[in-house]
Order: sequence, then C-alpha cells, then structure tokens
Amino acid sequence: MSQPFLKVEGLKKVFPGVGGGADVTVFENIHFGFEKGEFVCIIGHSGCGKSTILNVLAGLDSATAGNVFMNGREVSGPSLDRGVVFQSHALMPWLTVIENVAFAVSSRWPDWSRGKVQTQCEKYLDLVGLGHALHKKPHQLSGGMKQRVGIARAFSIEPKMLLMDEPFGALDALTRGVIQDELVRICSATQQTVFMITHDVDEAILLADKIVLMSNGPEAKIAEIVENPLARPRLRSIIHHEPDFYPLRNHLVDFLVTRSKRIAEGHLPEGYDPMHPPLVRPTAPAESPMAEVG
Ligand SMILES: Nc1ncnc2c1ncn2[C@@H]1O[C@H](COP(=O)(O)OP(=O)(O)OP(=O)(O)O)[C@@H](O)[C@H]1O
Repeated sequence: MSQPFLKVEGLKKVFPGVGGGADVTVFENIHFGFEKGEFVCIIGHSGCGKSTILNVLAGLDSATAGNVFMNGREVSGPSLDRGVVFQSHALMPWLTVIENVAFAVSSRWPDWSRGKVQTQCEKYLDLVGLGHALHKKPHQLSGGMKQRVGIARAFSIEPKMLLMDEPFGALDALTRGVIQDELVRICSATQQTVFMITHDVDEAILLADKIVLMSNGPEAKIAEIVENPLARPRLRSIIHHEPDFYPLRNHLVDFLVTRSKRIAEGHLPEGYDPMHPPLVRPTAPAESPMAEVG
C-alpha cells in the first residue's frame, strides 16, 4: 500500500516536571496521515499538545518518541519545504512588506535574480490583497495586514506543506472572515497541503478536508479523524444552508463539550486503536421518502 504524503507514527512528547515534580506526558501513541493537497485542521482543548505536534511536524521541536515522514523522508529539523505561520506575525520590523517576503524567497532560491524574487513576492502579496502596501513597514500595518504578510511569505516559498498555528486567533471576526476567504481562494488555486491549528469550529468547517480531534491532555490522544462532507467551493454566506452543515458542526461541538473530556477519563470508543483512529463522516440522515398523499 502506498504511504500517505505526511505520516505521523507513534508520536509521544514528555516534558520534564517543574521543581522536581513528575514528568508530564503531553500526548502519546499519536498516529495519523494525510495526502498531498489536503487541508487538515486539528482541534482540541488548550494544553492537549496541538502546538507541540505542529512544531514537531515543522522540525522546530523533537518528539520524545515516534517519527514524522513527509514525502517518504523523515522530518528531522526545520526546512524550507515547510512554511510556518504563527499567531504572532514574526515580521522583521526594519524591513518593508516586500523585503520581509523577499528575505524568505531569496533564502529558498539563492540563485534567483532580484527581478525574479520581486516578481514572486508581488505575486503572493497581490494574492493576499497587499499589492498596494509593498513598501510599508510592519508598524504601519493593521494586525490583519501583518498576518496577510505572514501568509504571503509562507506561500511565496511554495512549501510542500504549510503549517499554521492559530493564524487568525488575534484578529477581529470581520478581518478573520476576509482572510479565511482569501485562504480558501489561494489554497484552491495552489492545491497547497495545509496543517492548521484552530479553536474555531466554523473555521475548520469552512477550510478543512479533514479535522483531527484531540482528547484532553495530559496523555492526549487522537480521538477521531472527521471527514468534511461539505462540497467545495464553500461560501461562508451560504455554507450553513447545506444539509450536512449542522450534523458536522454538532458533531464537533459535542466532541469539544463532552467527548474530549470523557475520553481523557478513559472512556474510549469500543475497539479504539490509536494506530487507526476512527474516521467518521457526519452527514444529515437520508430523507425519508415522501408519504403518498391521497
Ligand atoms: N517547553 C515546555 N516545557 C514544559 N511544558 C511545556 C513546554 N511546552 C509546552 N508545555 C506543556 O505541554 C502542554 C501542551 O502544550 P501545547 O502548547 O502544545 O498545547 P496546545 O494544545 O497547543 O495549547 P493551546 O491551545 O493553549 O495553544 C501544555 O500543558 C504545556 O504547558
């Protein structure tokens, strides 16, 4: 059988106890995989280990046990094959918008001419609607604009995988909606593979092909992998009229409110196998045939 594009095998993370306290196993026995071009969101309560997993996938942190493979090669450190977007924008304040992006592009392709680097930067800054702000410095930008620069920078290096840690968490709801729509558009144009942490169920429904559900920590588990049944293109303005929208939303909310805690207390679904977490696809019950009238 062919291997998935990204394969996570038996990941475990233990942090040493503070002040002589016992070590903490944040998560263990984490197995999942996904394919090229998929948009995967991970959801779980605060502290279950989502950022730690993302940092291990990025090669910025190492696991206590287990392995991550991307495209068949083990991830063992940071690489320009993986772009990362954090909640804080991490822009270099002394560089302009285009210089911030150009820094990443020239690191990725050191032999490119200045003109080619500039064209690449402008392409992705245009895609996020910042074509008019190329020469501004970060302090002249709103939070939403800074986050757009971070997204353009991550896309501009055309990474094999884009990792995003709550990229819209600090934005107001209106700005978040606009940038989510831009992200949907860019991802469908580029077929970018994305792994993203979010706390927002509606964001996951709008963006994701698959939603990984993590139970509460410590010793958090992948409780389930949920397949999003909603067809693309998805439009924020009408998505909630889709028959499968509320079955999916209710399933996710029910997990966060009730099941994530129950699983942490040891109530695992019958036959649960961490190497093959259940794959579920919540949909509306099939309509019963219309009763004949007359
Ligand atoms: N460097 C560290 N040393 C010790 N403990 C750590 C360290 N980094 C994270 N932790 C602990 O590991 C657990 C998981 O942290 P992590 O940030 O991965 O969780 P998370 O699910 O991303 O949380 P949130 O949703 O709040 O961002 C937390 O209990 C955290 O306190």
